[in-house]
Amino acid sequence: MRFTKMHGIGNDYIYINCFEEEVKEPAKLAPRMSDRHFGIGSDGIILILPSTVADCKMRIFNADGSEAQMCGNGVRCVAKYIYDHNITRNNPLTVETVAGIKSIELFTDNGRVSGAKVNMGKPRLLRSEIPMLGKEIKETSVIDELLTISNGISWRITCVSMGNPHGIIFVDNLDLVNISKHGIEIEHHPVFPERINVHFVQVHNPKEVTMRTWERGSGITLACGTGASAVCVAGVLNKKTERKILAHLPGGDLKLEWAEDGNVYMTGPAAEVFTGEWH
Ligand SMILES: N[C@H](CCC[C@H](N)C(=O)O)C(=O)O
Repeated sequence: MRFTKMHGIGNDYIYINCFEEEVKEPAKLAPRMSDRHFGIGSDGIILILPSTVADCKMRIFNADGSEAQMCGNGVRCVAKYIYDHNITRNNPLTVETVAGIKSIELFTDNGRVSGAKVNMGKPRLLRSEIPMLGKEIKETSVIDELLTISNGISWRITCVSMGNPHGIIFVDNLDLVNISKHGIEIEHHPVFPERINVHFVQVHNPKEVTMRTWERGSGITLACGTGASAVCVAGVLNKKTERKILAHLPGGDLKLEWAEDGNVYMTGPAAEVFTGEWH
């Protein structure tokens, strides 16, 4: 089976063109392909499929085989793939995802896509939409709430769904956070019935942040597009940042805007690295 290796600022996935290939059990295939020693190595796999309502359909499976609703860095690469490989020449184009149809504006360089601006849709803020358990009298959002881990450590967390769940924690100094230790504890906290992606954020000024991510189902990644979108929303909700920010992630930068129309727009690069044959 042929595959294409792509990344969005270092958040790397294996892309399979299911206009030409058939993948029977992606949840089992993802961990095998994603293994960085016994497989190809990636943060997961992404299937590119025909769609009756958009230019294509995307399904994303994390490195542990769990399927996610959406992938920001991934959808920029899907857009690049279907444009560069002539599945469509629309610009903007649309990608059907579990989190809804996304509209994507392409930036090209000598006729090939170098980056994209994605309408990530509207954030969901209600506790039940994250989803997050917890007693509450009425449906409320989760802003700057105390989350206590079983070992007694507690964090102030803001939760935002971009179709997939995100927990955002603002810290004064990212260098002091042990993300491997705390990320997994928060990901698997019983209050999150579908687990959660975890982002630690240092705010430099109202227009600029640095973030580090522990992803649900993949662990530490170099970037998270849905996560950066959620960070943009959380910054506004906590009155720490403006609606338009620059986010520095370990793998590179993303521009985010929670626009007045209620949608979050994410702008960033997309790269194709190599193609191969999986036996
Ligand atoms: N681990 C995520 C899916 C990948 C999202 C991320 N890689 C992005 O760029 O948005 C989840 O389980 O919700």
